[in-house]
Amino acid sequence: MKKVVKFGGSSLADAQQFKKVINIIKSDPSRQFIVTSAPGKRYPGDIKVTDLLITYANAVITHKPTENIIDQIFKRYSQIGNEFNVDEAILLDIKQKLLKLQETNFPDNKYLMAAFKAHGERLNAELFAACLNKMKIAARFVDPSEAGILLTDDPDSATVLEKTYENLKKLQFGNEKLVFPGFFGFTEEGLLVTFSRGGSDITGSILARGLKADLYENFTDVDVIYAANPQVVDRPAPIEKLTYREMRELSYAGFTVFNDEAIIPAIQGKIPINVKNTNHPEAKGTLIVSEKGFTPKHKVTGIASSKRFAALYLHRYLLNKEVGFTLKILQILYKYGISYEHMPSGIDDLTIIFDKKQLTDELTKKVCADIKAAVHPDALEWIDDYAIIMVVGEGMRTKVGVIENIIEPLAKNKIAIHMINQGASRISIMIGTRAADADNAVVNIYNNFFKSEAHSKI
Ligand SMILES: Nc1ncnc2c1ncn2[C@@H]1O[C@H](COP(=O)(O)OP(=O)(O)O)[C@@H](O)[C@H]1O
Ligand SMILES: N[C@@H](CC(=O)OP(=O)(O)O)C(=O)O
Repeated sequence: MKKVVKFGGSSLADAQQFKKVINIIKSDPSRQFIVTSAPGKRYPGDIKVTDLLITYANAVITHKPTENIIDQIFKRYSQIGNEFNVDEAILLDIKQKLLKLQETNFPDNKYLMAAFKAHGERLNAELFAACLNKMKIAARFVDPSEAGILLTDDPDSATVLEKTYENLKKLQFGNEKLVFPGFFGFTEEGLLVTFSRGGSDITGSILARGLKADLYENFTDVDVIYAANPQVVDRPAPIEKLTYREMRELSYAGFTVFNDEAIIPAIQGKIPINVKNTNHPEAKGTLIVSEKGFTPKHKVTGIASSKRFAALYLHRYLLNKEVGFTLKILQILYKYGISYEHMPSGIDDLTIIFDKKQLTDELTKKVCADIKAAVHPDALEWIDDYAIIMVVGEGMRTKVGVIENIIEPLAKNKIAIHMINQGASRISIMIGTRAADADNAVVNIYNNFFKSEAHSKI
């Protein structure tokens, strides 16, 4: 049995969490390949080290003082290191690396930002390997360059190149634990780039495929994946098993517990994923697999929502007759390097939904002005507070009436629906609402499907 185990920021936030993680590793010898995130929040309101590093990078870019922020970051590591009595040289090295960052030249600020952010995981992986050694567990840090993790040249949203899997086959190791930093890799030209935020999950999945693991264990701070975000719905039902397809749709639409892109290498390598709790490792967690092996009890498996979207609504009579209308719009998006998420359309109407991450106010204005000039719409509206709700379940394939169960509670609660997309994926229904209505919509849809269920604890 060979396992890749990833520990998220909440699992490695301080020395106490490090100890729990070490016990988890000690309790199962097949947990040989370890992926670490940067130290996360220790308590609500705390700041993740990745965010501290972003502050540090911005201070360097804007020529502001950096001493305080470096101290704040270093303290996060030194507090852990001191608790484990790691050699002074290890902590000195961490301090040196943090200081050196501001003196390093980068091709531009995007690569600078990537390198700063990546230090969160790099330094944590080095420190974690040192702590394992201190506990007499043979372990070593493995840099993504040694593992051959090759990524596309997108400094803050890279994707993996196939060559990575060939490289991973050649990785040399013995019986020692290998500690890989999550979240980053290198381009073929040797530039450091990161995945999008939450991307350490992706590193774990890539390693699980490349190293042909039997299981990818993803340790976080919840016992299971729930049928709705527990920050939105009170004590939602636990999910014992999810299919890859369900998880991909749910994490895309707001189940941040597992990164949506991280599913893909696991699917390709047919690696089951087990999401588990570092604070309660004896709980079975949630298993993500290709087939559930049983008929789902519910019509839906989960309901997710995300407020990270914006939408452009266009109206023009006889849109359906006009050749090249969408082409002109897509050319404008291409010119500005913007991708769109969804494009539902009617006979005279078109809505284009965007992920706001890639937009600025200035860019939005330019895009709207160019589209107005190119296609002369009768109406153009920019909706900046757009949310997508995704109701997902393999059980939908065989059951009728799901759409009624979604629309009815929304209508009853006077929640306006801006868009419905059913059919593109046979296991999900996508609803567009205003961001302010999203949480309320999830609670009402959830209650309609699950309210009669007893909330068993796994
Ligand atoms: N459906 C869901 N089930 C469980 N947790 C969820 C769900 N949707 C969102 N979450 C949130 O995801 C969090 C865990 O993800 P994250 O903070 O990225 O953890 P980590 O620090 O391990 O990377 C949980 O604490 C929970 O608030
Ligand atoms: N530390 C990075 C990458 C990551 O995956 O973190 P976490 O495992 O804490 O979600 C981030 O905050 O985005």
